[in-house]
Amino acid sequence: PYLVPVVILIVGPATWVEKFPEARGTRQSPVDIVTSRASSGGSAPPLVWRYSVNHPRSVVNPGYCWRVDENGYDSELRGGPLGSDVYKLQQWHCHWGSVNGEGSEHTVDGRAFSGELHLVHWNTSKYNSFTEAAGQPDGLAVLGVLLMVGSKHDELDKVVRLLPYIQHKGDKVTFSEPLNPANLLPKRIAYWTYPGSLTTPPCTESVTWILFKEPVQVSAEQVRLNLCYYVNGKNV
Ligand SMILES: COc1ccc(/C(C)=C/C(=O)O)cc1
Ligand SMILES: [Zn+2]
Repeated sequence: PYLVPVVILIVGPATWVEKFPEARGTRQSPVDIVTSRASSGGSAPPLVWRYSVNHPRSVVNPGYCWRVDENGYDSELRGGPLGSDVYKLQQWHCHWGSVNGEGSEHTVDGRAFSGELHLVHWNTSKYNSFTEAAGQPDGLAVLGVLLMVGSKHDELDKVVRLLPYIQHKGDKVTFSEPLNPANLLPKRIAYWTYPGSLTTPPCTESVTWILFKEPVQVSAEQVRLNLCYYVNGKNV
């Protein structure tokens, strides 16, 4: 009998612990939200946000999704689980799957969604830079928006239509079309919150997660465009 060499290449989350020890921690994200075990928010103050609209933004292909950098323009996120600290939007990015109906990072009662938007904010009350804050347990606050297939999302389309220009890792395109990140959020702002981590390396346990309960609709074509440029962009 012939001995056939079998090489099993293991990449992805299972290998992250080797290079990123934080991935071995006790507050790792993403998680499955078990709704029956979620406690009510009690008397938390309202979560409030304000974003600048008319400033140039850049869309970047970092190699595993697309990311919009806010380029330091002013914004604020405060209240809810964030105590008295004020956070500032640094960037927002999207996670998509290779199959429709999969691809979100978080799941709800075991159900995955077609994608998940992350708006990444850092604590400007306590830290001097995003990089510094990203290493602190109360350094980051990420608004998570679950995406499901339905009607076209006009605000998100301002980015999706640019994806053909950033098909490969490292590609970047700058746009000045007015865009309000608040329009990416669901109408109902009920949310789950828990202390967690970055969901990609370095998996640092520095994130207060705020995941909105109501999914936001994107069109099947918008999912396809993400998948198309996601796959052709050699992001997989
Ligand atoms: C300082 O290095 C960083 C690397 C990644 C990230 C994020 C925001 C990862 C993620 O979205 O999972 C932040 C900082
Ligand atoms: Zn993310």
